[in-house]
Amino acid sequence: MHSKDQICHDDYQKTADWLLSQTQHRPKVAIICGSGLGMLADALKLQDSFQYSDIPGFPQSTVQGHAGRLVFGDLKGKTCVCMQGRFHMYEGHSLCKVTFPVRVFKLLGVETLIVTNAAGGLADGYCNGDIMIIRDHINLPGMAGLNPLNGINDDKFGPRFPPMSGVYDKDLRRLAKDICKSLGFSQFVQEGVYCMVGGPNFESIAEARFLHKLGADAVGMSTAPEVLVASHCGMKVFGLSLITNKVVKDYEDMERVNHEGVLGVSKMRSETLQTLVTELVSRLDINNNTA
Ligand SMILES: O=P(O)(O)O[C@@H]1C[C@H](O)[C@@H](CO)O1
Ligand code: HPA
Repeated sequence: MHSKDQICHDDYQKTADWLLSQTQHRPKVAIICGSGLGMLADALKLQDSFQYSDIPGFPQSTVQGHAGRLVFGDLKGKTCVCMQGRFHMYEGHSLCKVTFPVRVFKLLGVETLIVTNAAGGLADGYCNGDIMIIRDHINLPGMAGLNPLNGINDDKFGPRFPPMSGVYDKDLRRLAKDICKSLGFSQFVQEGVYCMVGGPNFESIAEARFLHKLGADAVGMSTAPEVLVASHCGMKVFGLSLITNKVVKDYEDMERVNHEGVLGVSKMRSETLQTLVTELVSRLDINNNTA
């Protein structure tokens, strides 16, 4: 380690080498599962799975609905690695720890990152259970200086000043929309802007109104740092938000959001999300590597 917070190339490499020594799978696709969406990983065939606590250098998951397991396997002929549980800033992890797995994936040979999350709906037309294809994000902690790329830049991963325009791959978004149409999902699929906040509290009404005015369609507590680091090291990115609750923007509205409700809606739609991701992965233009 360089300092308390900075992680050096060797640290990522050690974890990647350990994983490569434990599994024959050589994934080109990584999937990060959001709150209550971990069953996506159950669709993988020929699984090799590892508890985060057994993986050298890996952080630990502390949130209900995040199992803390890294699963390698085959999804419709494409080798994938899937995080059943991610790390959030509000758990007390530094952003380098939050994004640690993404750089490990890069060293494993991953080329495409698929992120999913549970999010609150801000856009007026959004309903609970809608799936939002992420077009772009607003990284509020990042804009305020909380950025996983802070510190000495590791040029082996990417440039000091990476662009953030066009990060959510246009072709993958188009493909996802085509798939949704053919599966009959279009009536509950949206495309919009995800805004990351630090959490762990949900938004006040004034904050919700502010985020809505900023142009955010959905709000959550993850994803942007992972996407930032993936894009920095040259990965293609695709993201989905499951709208698990309406974010209250009206002082007369007595509705209160809670994590149990978020997990309930995630559970209700997790199979649909799994179908969409599986179909998308099966249509990715990649060839598998072998060990
Ligand atoms: O990991 P994600 O972003 O899906 O988790 C969301 C945000 C909070 O961690 C939690 C709130 O219920 O769900
Ligand atoms: N706000 C922030 N994060 C969330 C929400 C929300 O309403 N729902 C699920 N994650």
